[in-house]
Amino acid sequence: MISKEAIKRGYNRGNYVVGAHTPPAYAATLTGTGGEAGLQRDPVRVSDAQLDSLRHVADNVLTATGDVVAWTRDWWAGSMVSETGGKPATPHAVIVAVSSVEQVQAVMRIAHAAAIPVTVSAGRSNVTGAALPVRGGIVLDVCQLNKLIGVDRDSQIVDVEAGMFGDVFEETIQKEYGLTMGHWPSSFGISTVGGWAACRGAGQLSTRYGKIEDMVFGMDVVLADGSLVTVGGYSRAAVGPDLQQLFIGSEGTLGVIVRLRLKLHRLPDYGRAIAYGFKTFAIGLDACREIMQRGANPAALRLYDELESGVQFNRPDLNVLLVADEGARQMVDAVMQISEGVCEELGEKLDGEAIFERWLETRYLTGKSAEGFKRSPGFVADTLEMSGRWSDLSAIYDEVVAAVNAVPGTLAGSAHQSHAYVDGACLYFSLRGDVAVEQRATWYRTAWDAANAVLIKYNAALSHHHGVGLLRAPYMQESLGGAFNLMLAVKRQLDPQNLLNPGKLGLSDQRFYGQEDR
Ligand SMILES: Cc1cc2nc3c(=O)[nH]c(=O)nc-3n(C[C@H](O)[C@H](O)[C@H](O)COP(=O)(O)OP(=O)(O)OC[C@H]3O[C@@H](n4cnc5c(N)ncnc54)[C@H](O)[C@@H]3O)c2cc1C
Repeated sequence: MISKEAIKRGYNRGNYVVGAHTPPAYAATLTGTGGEAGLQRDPVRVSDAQLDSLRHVADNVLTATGDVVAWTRDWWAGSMVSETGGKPATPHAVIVAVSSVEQVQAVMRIAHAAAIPVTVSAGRSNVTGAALPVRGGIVLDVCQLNKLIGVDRDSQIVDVEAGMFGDVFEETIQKEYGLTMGHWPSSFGISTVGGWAACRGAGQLSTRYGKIEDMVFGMDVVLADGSLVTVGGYSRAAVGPDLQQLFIGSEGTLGVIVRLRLKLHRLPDYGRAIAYGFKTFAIGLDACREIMQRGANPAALRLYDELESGVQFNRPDLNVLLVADEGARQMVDAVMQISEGVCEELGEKLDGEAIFERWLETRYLTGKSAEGFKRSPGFVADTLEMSGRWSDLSAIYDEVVAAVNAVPGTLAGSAHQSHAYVDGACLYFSLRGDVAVEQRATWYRTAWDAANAVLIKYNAALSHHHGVGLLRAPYMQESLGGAFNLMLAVKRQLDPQNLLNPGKLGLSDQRFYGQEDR
């Protein structure tokens, strides 16, 4: 029912590009593509001879600066600050568009032979700078690698190419097969299935259907040398470590995901929702924990702090919790009964239908975190999603909001709890600042530094589902500690020339790991 509504109501009220990148709103106000690069260092140039080879194997190769600026634009606030400050983020690269697995392999072989960096690019809806070609070279656009190969109806597994956009994918499997994947990121219309896996994403109904790492059955991946490997492909296996998980969240640094086998569910007709209000965010968190630990797993369990409850539901006096579920009637009713039992003990019953309806209507509008704030040239808005243990979450909420609010220029920090587990949950913070235009980058980094210092103190995960990209790169080593060296070792083994998306996940952007040239 909730899954059906997503397709019925459409993404961002239909205001987006279907089947290709949708630019963020600020792009419409940009004039010209000149100016020095804001987020590139010593970009690697692709020679005329190499371009000829690429044209020979690819569908399309774009080299004009204007095209490269437009085709590398993403949804990261850091890119927005650079671009609206007169510096295009990454103007030096070539865009290579492909539509088959063989073409991906051919491009990788050319890149491998000539040591050209390759950054995979799909929906470019990432909010971390993950798909920016910071060392130039090739931007490998996989958006036309987008066929639905088929569905194994008995096993409820779909075989799909990586570049298919989420809205087209869900609409097809809902309408043609009566199934859903249940993966509903707030960006589902502007992101691809391969991008979901590459960024280790999570959708709004993850408590019922799982996160992307639970949904991938198997994958085909092209490695840095152009070879093709298949990983996964079993309901479960005890044949050594799960190599598929290596690529889920690798953000294009270990290989190009070209095809995915994804698990599906029967499309539910039945759904229910309830809503309660709590005097404090901490009490609301207790209610979420209790619901999960009593064994209920409602598809959506979302708790908004007072500021967000005011903006979203016109209840600035309360911390509003929405509990919504879909599926078999007996199962949903049992989940609702458990949830109601918990909430009656701790909070005040609200008009669940009205709150549910407001959420259904607004959940796929882009730029929601900035709602309710007056825009000015110095306004910056961003979101930070993390996860921590229940025992720490209330303190993390207080300390992150306080740390961000203490940064000069901050308008407000706020949060909602968006994904819950038996052991902990994701808090999704919104940060908004308004400073002098030339101070935006400083405010932005200072606010992120302040928030991340709290997360590292509590050994919380720096990101729950948006990933790392450039945004979180500076904090990765400190956050992962000794485990960071493991990641480094895997990267060096799989990609010894550092071709694949250099400079992301906190990994080096240097060519050949230390030598700038050979
Ligand atoms: C308004 C908005 C709401 C959002 N809400 C959510 C949300 O609810 N949940 C969530 O998880 N995310 C969310 N995001 C973040 C973003 O949509 C996801 O990270 C998404 O999975 C990125 O997919 P994409 O196709 O746009 O990838 P891109 O942005 O093009 O690429 C992202 C990264 O993945 C790599 N990559 C992409 N495709 C491949 C591939 N085939 N093989 C290897 N590497 C690849 C790129 O190199 C890059 O490093 C949101 C973003 C926006 C703008």
